[in-house]
Amino acid sequence: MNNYDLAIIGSGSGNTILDDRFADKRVAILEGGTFGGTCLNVGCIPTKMFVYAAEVARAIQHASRYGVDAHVEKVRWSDIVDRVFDRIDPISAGGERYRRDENPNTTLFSGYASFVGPREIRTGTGEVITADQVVVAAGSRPIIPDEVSRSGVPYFTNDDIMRLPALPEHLVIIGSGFIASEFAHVFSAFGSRVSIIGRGDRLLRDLDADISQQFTDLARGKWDVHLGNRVTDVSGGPGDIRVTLADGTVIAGDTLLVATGRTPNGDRLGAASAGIEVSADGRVVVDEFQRTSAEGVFALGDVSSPHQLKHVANHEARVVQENLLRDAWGEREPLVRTDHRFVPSAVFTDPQIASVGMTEDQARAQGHDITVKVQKFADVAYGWAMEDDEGLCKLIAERGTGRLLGAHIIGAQASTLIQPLIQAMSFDLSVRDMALGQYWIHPALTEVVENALLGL
Ligand SMILES: Cc1cc2nc3c(=O)[nH]c(=O)nc-3n(C[C@H](O)[C@H](O)[C@H](O)COP(=O)(O)OP(=O)(O)OC[C@H]3O[C@@H](n4cnc5c(N)ncnc54)[C@H](O)[C@@H]3O)c2cc1C
Ligand SMILES: NC(=O)c1ccc[n+]([C@@H]2O[C@H](COP(=O)([O-])OP(=O)(O)OC[C@H]3O[C@@H](n4cnc5c(N)ncnc54)[C@H](O)[C@@H]3O)[C@@H](O)[C@H]2O)c1
Repeated sequence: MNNYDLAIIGSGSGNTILDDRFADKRVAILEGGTFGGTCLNVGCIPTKMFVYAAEVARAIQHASRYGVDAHVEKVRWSDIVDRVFDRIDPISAGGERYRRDENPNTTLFSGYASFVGPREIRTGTGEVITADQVVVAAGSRPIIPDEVSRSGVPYFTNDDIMRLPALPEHLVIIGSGFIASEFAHVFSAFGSRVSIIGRGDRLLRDLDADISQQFTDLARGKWDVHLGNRVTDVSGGPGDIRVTLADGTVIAGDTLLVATGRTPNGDRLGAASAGIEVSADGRVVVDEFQRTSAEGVFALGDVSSPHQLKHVANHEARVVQENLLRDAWGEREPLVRTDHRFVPSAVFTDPQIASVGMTEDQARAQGHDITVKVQKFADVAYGWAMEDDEGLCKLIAERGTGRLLGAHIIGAQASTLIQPLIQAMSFDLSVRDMALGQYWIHPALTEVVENALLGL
């Protein structure tokens, strides 16, 4: 049986571990799907390339407000798809070629791996290997509700919706979270009619209530939104989909997108045979050093993390990278710890949304004595110039300490505007120091953050 110094299951964030310090190690990389993982192939990167094109279309659709008459003559869907994947597919293929043919210390096994014993892995390509250390970076997969899977009706997920042969006339989306909100924006900007179905009373309901309410109100003006309702039946066939809701509403469309969450792949790894604990929801259990319950085995990213986000997977990969090079199960040297204190996220929908820290409800539930400021984009010079009537910056701080507990922004460039607030929370900068201890460029949109801080 072939033994390796290190085996890495999953070529997404797992593939980033191997820097020069691993050059003298024999490494096995095991990848069952497309090389490069979710973010590159079917996640962050292609979706944002579609989002960028959608923003161009939206800017044109709203141009007349500013005295610039323009219209979208045609959306060349197949050219949009080609622009995205003609750039992405070669990156995946090049990464795979490098690991397979050009990197002498790595062996790539292109199959779905599973453990058959402690650090003993069936490669899915007809071999069993052992490794001194193992990294499980096997990601997550879409959850498909029973009503959809048992219907036999064709549906799409993020895995294939971006390669549709033609733009849908009417896209029906089940789910109301990140993926639903981003694709609703993309397809509606390109001219598809969009229906979106959620169980809760707001879209993106895990976000701060004011932000998700604002998003839901705006969405109702653009999309056909069905909330507080359950899917009871899915019927029809290719190009003719009918989704029936608990209240009897029937939504008919030509294309169905399922975006009802993603489940970690921990249930598909034969983890028990390797002594790796997996939680009831399929997550590989790790400690603050990314160690699993099995000696020599680390895990990172969607398969084990409470946050299914690429910047979190990257951070955890850096922690694993360091700890692989230390005596991780001995007591001889300190290990690097994962920092999940202030994990931000952004939804690249319309308008953009970004968040870090606690929502107002969470802060109150945890008993903090808080002060809250909601600042409209329209109240600062650049927002006024844009005639913005959508954007809000909501900050939550603790009285007494002046510490920021949460920041939530909906509006243009929210994912960029939030960064100084993430920095302040991460480095424990008080609201007062942050507001008054630096210049804020006038009349930049960042003044909405400055004014919100001053307001606190
Ligand atoms: C549509 C979409 C958009 C997203 N947009 C963003 C965004 O804008 N920003 C953001 O921060 N996050 C975003 N995410 C989340 C982000 O993509 C993930 O959090 C991140 O890619 C997880 O990385 P990972 O390395 O844990 O898993 P992955 O990148 O999924 O890698 C896991 C790999 O393991 C392989 N694998 C699984 N099981 C096995 C096995 N048994 N044997 C061998 N190989 C196996 C898989 O094929 C896969 O290639 C998005 C996700 C989706 C779905
Ligand atoms: N911009 C980003 O960072 C980004 C973009 C896309 C995805 N992601 C990551 O991927 C993860 C998965 O995305 P997602 O949108 O699938 O999950 P999500 O958890 O964001 O949203 C899933 C939604 O589907 C709803 N739902 C579940 N079952 C349902 C059912 N049977 N009928 C109707 N609604 C149902 C849930 O209530 C929830 O609102 C996200 O949590 C996020 O971490 C990140």
